[in-house]
Amino acid sequence: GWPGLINAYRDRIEIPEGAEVVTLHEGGTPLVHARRLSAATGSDVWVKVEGANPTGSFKDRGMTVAMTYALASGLKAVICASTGNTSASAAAYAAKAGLTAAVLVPSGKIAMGKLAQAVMHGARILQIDGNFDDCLELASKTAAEYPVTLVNSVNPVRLVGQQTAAWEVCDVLGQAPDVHCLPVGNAGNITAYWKGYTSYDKGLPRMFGFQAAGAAPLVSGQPVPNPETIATAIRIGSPASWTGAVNARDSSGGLIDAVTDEQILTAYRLLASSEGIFVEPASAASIAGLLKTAEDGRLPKGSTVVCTVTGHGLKDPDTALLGTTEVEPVPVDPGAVAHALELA
Ligand SMILES: Cc1ncc(COP(=O)(O)O)c(/C=C/C(=O)C(=O)O)c1O
Repeated sequence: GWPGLINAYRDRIEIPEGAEVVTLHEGGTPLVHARRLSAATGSDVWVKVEGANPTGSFKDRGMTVAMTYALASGLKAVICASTGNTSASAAAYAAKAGLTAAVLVPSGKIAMGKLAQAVMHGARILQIDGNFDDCLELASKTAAEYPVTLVNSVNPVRLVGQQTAAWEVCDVLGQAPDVHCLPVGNAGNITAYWKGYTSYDKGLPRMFGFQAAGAAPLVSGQPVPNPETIATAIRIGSPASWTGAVNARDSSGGLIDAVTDEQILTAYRLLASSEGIFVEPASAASIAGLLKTAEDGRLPKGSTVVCTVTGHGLKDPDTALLGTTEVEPVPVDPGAVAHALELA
């Protein structure tokens, strides 16, 4: 079966001499053709489903490498700041490695599924009285002063792992797509994809990154002090990989634009109901951006497009159930069922 990323790309991913590989067999995720999105946009649209990773997000790609290095370093603990998915992944991979994970999350702004993961994997969870950016600064300072390894994407080995998604896209399509859409928060992933495409010899896409309108420092050109969006995973005002994102955008002749929460929720629902792919809201920014740029002509007709959707919808059940109402139970009677389903 699929051996996980380090073993699948042994000749391309460097790990410490003799290091034990820490893996949950991440990677090798589906690249699903999206028939309805293709018709709606006049392009050939493929969806890279990163929710299929072991902890339900793309973070596992970087965490297998970061945790392999952490274990080899001899330190017994790792630390990260997170809007939720990095902490879920760090908790799982630390458990696998037998290390202790400390995770700093912004108070009150973490999706339930992600918190459940960190709890169950036994992480030490600190809710910080601040936002993600405060958490990241705190984690970085703590790792600088105490014997714990920082496993946020400011740690370059995270991006070494994350670049593998671009290689998988090229391996399946046979070449790079014309355009690659993805959500952008702390901007590690857009940086890693560009690193992946430029280190492979299968061509280069234009990188189309999308931020939530209330958390779009890379669009306004300056940090956002109080970022706000329903897409809590990308509720980030000061991206750690700012220069990497700008380089990916400019070197690829791509763009980084903003999509509103309304556009994100519309895309979130459309993807699930018309393509069968359930993602968390931040991931749908990629699809919202696809629709926006197809509509305004920035996405050329007939393009081959890959949209990365970064986290499984089960991460955030509360948002999925927004607006649904309690309904009366139906009697145990086929006629009642037929009536309720408007079959009769
Ligand atoms: C579902 C989902 N989609 C997109 C992003 C943005 O990726 P980057 O632009 O590389 O940050 C995140 C990021 C999450 C964290 O930053 C964290 O978990 O701390 C995410 O969880």
